[in-house]
Amino acid sequence: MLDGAEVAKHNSKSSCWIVLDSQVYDITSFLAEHPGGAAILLKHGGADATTEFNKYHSPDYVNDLPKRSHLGIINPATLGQLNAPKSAESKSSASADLNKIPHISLCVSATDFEAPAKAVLSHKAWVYASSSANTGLSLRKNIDDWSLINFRPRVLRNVGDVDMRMSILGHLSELPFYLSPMGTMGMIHSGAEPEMVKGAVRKGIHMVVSTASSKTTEQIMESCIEEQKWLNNASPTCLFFQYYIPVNRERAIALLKKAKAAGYKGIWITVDTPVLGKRTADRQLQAEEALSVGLLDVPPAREPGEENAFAPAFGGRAVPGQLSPHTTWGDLKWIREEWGGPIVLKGIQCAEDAKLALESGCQGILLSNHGGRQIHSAPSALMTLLEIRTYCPEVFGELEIFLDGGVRDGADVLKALCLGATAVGVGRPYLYALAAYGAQGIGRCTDILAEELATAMRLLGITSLDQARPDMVNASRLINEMWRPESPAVRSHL
Ligand code: HEM
Ligand SMILES: Cc1cc2nc3c(=O)[nH]c(=O)nc-3n(C[C@H](O)[C@H](O)[C@H](O)COP(=O)(O)O)c2cc1C
Repeated sequence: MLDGAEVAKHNSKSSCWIVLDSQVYDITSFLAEHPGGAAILLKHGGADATTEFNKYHSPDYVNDLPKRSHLGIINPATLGQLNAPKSAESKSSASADLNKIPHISLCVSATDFEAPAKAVLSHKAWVYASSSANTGLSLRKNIDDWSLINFRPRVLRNVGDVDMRMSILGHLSELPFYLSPMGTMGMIHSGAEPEMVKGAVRKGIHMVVSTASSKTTEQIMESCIEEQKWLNNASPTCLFFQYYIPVNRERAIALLKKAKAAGYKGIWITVDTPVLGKRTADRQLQAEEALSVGLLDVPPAREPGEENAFAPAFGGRAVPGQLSPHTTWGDLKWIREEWGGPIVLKGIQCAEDAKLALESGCQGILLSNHGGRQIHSAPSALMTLLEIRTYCPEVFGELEIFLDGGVRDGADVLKALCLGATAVGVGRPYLYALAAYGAQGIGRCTDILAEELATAMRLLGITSLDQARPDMVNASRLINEMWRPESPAVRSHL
């Protein structure tokens, strides 16, 4: 057993100890290895880092420290002798000044959650959530392209009752949209992913859970089962697992087995991240943090394309054991064999890859550019959808086609469905709603999108989603901008 006073002495680059869940660790040699940077660890030198750690990581991350790092247990009577974390950001939704945020009833559009979220989130969390790649072009395109499609409404139809239910990979959902996977919800709300799940279950919509979650795969599923029980199993919600393929094959297989054993209904393999996009705002913040603890000699980020140069959720530092840039279509074979259930490829961005996904035996594709966080000047998901309609329409009917990116209105969901999508993913609006209002925010955001969808259906002249058809929208402006093969010869290869 170690005394707090002894632990407190080790608070520098030359000797850095921290306390996590009453256990003391010597992390001196890990400082340079930590993908989140040395700065945050040094800020917690000689201190209890548990609260901060839980915001970012699931408890099993501790197992990645070398065994010899574990020094013993902290003497509980001496906890008061530990250092206070250096300028750790205390602002979180749990401690937020609730007077700063408007009453939830004042949020009437999905975009209304953004300002309250900014008010309650720490600067670091805000940057993490709102940032995008390079100069932000991909993110802007995601938002703007929805406005290039108009409806062609029909009138004088009986639209008294509308049915918005939709099946996703054979699982009924009350609505044709779901919660997109987003990592590290612990820094967004103290309830983290389980709080998000609670909101989803109450509304009967599905959720895709990120590999980079701050709770374990099992804890998140457990929270779903608990909430279901509380509602007498009346909610159709189920959880899917977003899969970042770890570089190490044993780890990769173990993760699939874990998700399967926990009861996830399908995997959504993220394929648009062979390396992390350039998250400009995160980079800026990392540099500021390093300077604030005197780390002027931070090593440069690894070169893109280098093995392990990938951080799933954050701003571009090397993460040992995460996705390899060497992953190929061939890897789908062993994944299919190990998983044995439905597979969706997340991050398809052109017609050729949609066709390959079909030929590779997948059940679905998600047209996505990662919320504008990966490649600079990406096509919006809508643009990719139009490309598929034009160049490989055979994919419709064979694969379930999902879209995400920039969906901020229930009517936009309907545009995608008219053009053949099965369902649509929503990311940041849910993140912001969670930050400011927890599970209640998730519920409110869902209600807002659902009401807008129902209204749009009625005004378009339909009462169920299977009546949504391509001729109900005018996509000519976007089609004008669509990629065209340079010659018919190229086209014949598509
Ligand atoms: C105990 C062993 C630890 C391990 C093995 C570890 C591992 C990692 C890994 C793999 C990442 C990359 C992103 C991800 O996979 O989520 C990361 C990022 C991060 N970690 Fe840790 N970590 C540890 C301890 C801590 C502690 C104690 C804190 C806070 C006090 C912390 C704060 C962070 C932050 C803030 C990031 C994101 C960094 C950024 O992009 O700015 N970690 N860590
Ligand atoms: C803060 C944040 C974290 C994300 N984390 C992940 C992740 O862990 N895995 C993943 O496949 N996609 C991740 N994404 C991408 C989302 O799943 C989704 O593609 C995107 O957010 C949709 O765009 P929208 O935010 O405009 O709705 C993340 C997006 C954000 C904003």
